This record gives sequence, C-alpha cells and structure tokens, in this order.
Amino acid sequence: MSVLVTGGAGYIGSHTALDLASSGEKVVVLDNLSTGFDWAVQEPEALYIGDIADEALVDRIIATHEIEAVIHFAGSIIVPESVADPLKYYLNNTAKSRTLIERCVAGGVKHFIFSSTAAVYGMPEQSPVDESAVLRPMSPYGRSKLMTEWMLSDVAAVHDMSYAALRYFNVAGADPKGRVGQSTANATHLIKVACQTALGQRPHIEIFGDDYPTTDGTCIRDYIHVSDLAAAHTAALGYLRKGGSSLVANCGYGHGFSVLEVLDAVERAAGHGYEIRRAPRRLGDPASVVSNPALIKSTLDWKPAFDDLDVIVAHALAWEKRLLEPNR
Ligand SMILES: NC(=O)c1ccc[n+]([C@@H]2O[C@H](COP(=O)([O-])OP(=O)(O)OC[C@H]3O[C@@H](n4cnc5c(N)ncnc54)[C@H](O)[C@@H]3O)[C@@H](O)[C@H]2O)c1
Ligand SMILES: O=c1ccn([C@@H]2O[C@H](COP(=O)(O)OP(=O)(O)O[C@H]3O[C@H](CO)[C@@H](O)[C@H](O)[C@H]3O)[C@@H](O)[C@H]2O)c(=O)[nH]1
Repeated sequence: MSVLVTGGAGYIGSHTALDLASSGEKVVVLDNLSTGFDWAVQEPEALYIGDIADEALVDRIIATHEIEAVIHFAGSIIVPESVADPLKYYLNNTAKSRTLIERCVAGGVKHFIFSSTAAVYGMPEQSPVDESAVLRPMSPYGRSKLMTEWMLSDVAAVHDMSYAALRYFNVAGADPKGRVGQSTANATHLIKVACQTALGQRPHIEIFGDDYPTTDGTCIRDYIHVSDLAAAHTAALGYLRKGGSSLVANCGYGHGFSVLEVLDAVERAAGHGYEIRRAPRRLGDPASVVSNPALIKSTLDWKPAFDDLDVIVAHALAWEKRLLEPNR
C-alpha cells in the first residue's frame, strides 16, 4: 500500500515526501507542476504529472498503487492573489479538493491529511490561538481552505475515512541536507525575500507596516521549520493508522517573532546588512498570529527538532545560495 502526496513537487510536499520515504513509506506524487518542480520529487515510487481534479487519473492512481492515505498539499497559496482572483482559489482549493475527496471515498482511501492554514482564524482575538477560536478568515484563500475542512468533517462523519486538517502557521527554512527548499520564483514570504535581498538578488526589502499594536510596531508571526512540519504529517499518518479519531490541529511552535526580529536574524546569518525600507501596511495582514500547539503536541508523536529562528533562517539562506549555483 502506498501514500499519495498531491502537490509533492511543491515546497512543503517535497519535504514531506522525503520524510515519508525515510520512514519507509511508498510515496506516489501527483502534481501538475503549476508551481512545483519535477526535480524536487526525489524518491518516489511514482510521479504523475496531472491535475487533482482529473477523475480518471486519480481513480487509476488509487487502484494501481492501492492508495491507503492521501496527503493533500496541492493548491494555490498566495493570499493577495486570492483577493484579486477569488474564483481561482475557490476552483483550485475548494472545488478540486471536493473532486479529489470524492474519488478518495469511491476508491476506499482510509485516511486523508489536508494542508490547512492559520488564515482560517483571520485576525485572532486571542494570541496564542487554539483550535476552538472563532473562525473568521479574512481572504478568499482562508475561506477556500476552511470550506475544505468542513467538507472533510462532513464526509468523515458518514464514510469510512478519517482525516487530519493541519493548520500551518508560517512555514520557512529548508531541508537541512540541502536536497529541497522553497524554490518558487517571485515568492512573497518574508524569510525567503529577506534571504534573497541579503544575497543581492533584490535591491531592498520592504517592511509592510510599522504601526501595528505590537512591541516594535511590526507584525508578529509563528515561523515553523518546514522539516518539522513535514514530520508532523508523518506523525499524523501514524496516528490515523492506529485508529486515532479525526483531528484539526495547529502546526506552529507557539512563539512569535516580529518582522524586525526576522530581518535581524537574516542579517546575523548573512554576516552583513542589506537595505530595508519602510512601506505602508499590506492589505489583509493581521497584526499578530501565534499558535497554541498544545493539541498537536499531546495528540501526535511529534517533537520539533528545529524550533530556533536562527536555524530556520540559516537553512533558508543556505537553500537560496544553492539555487544560485550553476546547473540548478
Ligand atoms: N507555505 C506556507 O507558508 C503555507 C502556510 C499554510 C498553508 N499552506 C498550504 O500548504 C500547501 C503547500 O504549500 P506550498 O508552500 O508547498 O506551495 P507550493 O506552491 O510550493 O506547492 C503546491 C504544489 O501543488 C501543485 N498544484 C497546485 N494546484 C494543483 C492541481 N490542481 N493539481 C495538481 N497539482 C497542483 C503545484 O504545482 C505545487 O507543486 C498548500 O495547500 C498551501 O495552501 C502553505
Ligand atoms: O517583503 C515582505 C514580506 C512580508 N512582510 C511581512 O511579514 C509578515 C509575514 O508575511 P508572509 O511571509 O507573506 O506570510 P503571511 O502573510 O503571514 O502568510 C503566510 O502564512 C499563513 C499562515 O499564517 C499562510 O496561510 C500563508 O499561505 C502564508 O503566505 C507579514 O506581516 C508581512 O506583512 C514584509 O514586511 N515584507
């Protein structure tokens, strides 16, 4: 029996596929390479280049590889883009997830693990935020993901399929062995943009807003190392396999860093400064988003190994340097 990883050629999916393979899992990847890279799929039993909503293809994969569990990363991920083009997000994240879930039910898939997001909370009323908080997503992206959580809950109530919806906080860093990393061109994530600026690939970085009600006026986020997040998926699979009941859980460390603290960490890692500019607030940014990770820590066999901003930044910077190497 195998595990199907959708979006396994992308940033988080490729790290998870490697983690699963190192745990002895047979990994099948389905990805349309819209933002992913075939070279990032390194130890698959099979790689299918196609769409998660291609019903015939998904049926064939489930039958051919006797798929026991699906880990569903495939999706569109840029919050401002979702505001500008909501229907793209409701199609790729919600409607296509519905088709995938339907084929999984039809094919007898036992477990489903879904990439959800802290964006389902919107502007959390309490920080750290736990899973019982009010869900008030501020963007079509967050709503497109929340609807998929709801679908899974309704489906698992009546079909023989258990699920875990993992709400990621801010994912950053790269594989410590340097095999994969965040490789998207024109990425917008803070740590990646800061590393690229420190390496001279961008002339400067802008701080989007320094008048937030936080300690230094810049936004606070809970940055989780992508390899720890990958391990959380392997742990969630083990938990569901052992008969654990369906789970919705935050994936973060439980402490936040401001934009200025992150930029300082990148300066420390690079060993030199770079140009930082102050800019107006970015539309839709909550001031502070920090997880309460108590549930995932008490439910899964998961112990973070890289809960250190300097380590996250060092790995992110090392990956950016690798991307600059010739033959990449
Ligand atoms: N990166 C973050 O900080 C973050 C935070 C919260 C949640 N997430 C979620 O995690 C998941 C993975 O994000 P990522 O950062 O690795 O993004 P990514 O863009 O690197 O990976 C997404 C992958 O899915 C593939 N894909 C997209 N639509 C597809 C489709 N219809 N059919 C087949 N393949 C398709 C892409 O080619 C890509 O390889 C996403 O669902 C995202 O919403 C990411
Ligand atoms: O050049 C930049 C980039 C970002 N920021 C700020 O840095 C913080 C983090 O921004 P970013 O790295 O873009 O992440 P978020 O907007 O917090 O969203 C990420 O984290 C969410 C979960 O918390 C996920 O749902 C999203 O997919 C993912 O993009 C925010 O305050 C931004 O305003 C800057 O000041 N300058």
